[in-house]
Amino acid sequence: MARFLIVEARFYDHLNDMLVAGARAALEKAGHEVEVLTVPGALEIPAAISMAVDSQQYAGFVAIGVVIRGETYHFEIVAGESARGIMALTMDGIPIGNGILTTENEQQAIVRADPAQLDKGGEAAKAALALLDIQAKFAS
Ligand SMILES: Nc1c(NC[C@H](O)[C@H](O)[C@H](O)CO)[nH]c(=O)[nH]c1=O
Ligand SMILES: CC(=O)[C@@H](O)COP(=O)(O)O
Repeated sequence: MARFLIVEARFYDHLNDMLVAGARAALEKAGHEVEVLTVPGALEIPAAISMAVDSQQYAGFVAIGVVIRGETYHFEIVAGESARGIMALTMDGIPIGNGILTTENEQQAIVRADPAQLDKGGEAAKAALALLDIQAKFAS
């Protein structure tokens, strides 16, 4: 059993509740412990994961959030830079699954957040589990 940290950017409560539930279910089904840390927005997720890595308490991480396009260029910044920060951390060998939805509207987000539909939170957790397995394979 390992300990995973779900780092959620809680911008839309009803969507995050579904994403976190899906991620938690996948991790607990695999026999792992789960802790949840909430940050203001997706741009804070990479830094929070980086800080948590330094604590050496967690085997892997799942990033959870929802970025829905508005009127300005800010969508591109939040969506792109949160993904870039997470990718930089994974390239350092940190098992992270990216469950940050980047959608044009709320309906697209609902379909992807719902564990009974596309379950992107669960899919992100499974990606983190896969990276943990790969890490173990090459460490042995
Ligand atoms: N518009 C969304 C944001 N924006 C906030 C940023 O993520 C960040 O917290 C702020 O710029 C302060 O650094 N965050 C989301 O997660 N989702 C959005 O739709
Ligand atoms: C993704 C966003 O930043 C968005 O929620 C903000 O909306 P706007 O671009 O209209 O300020």
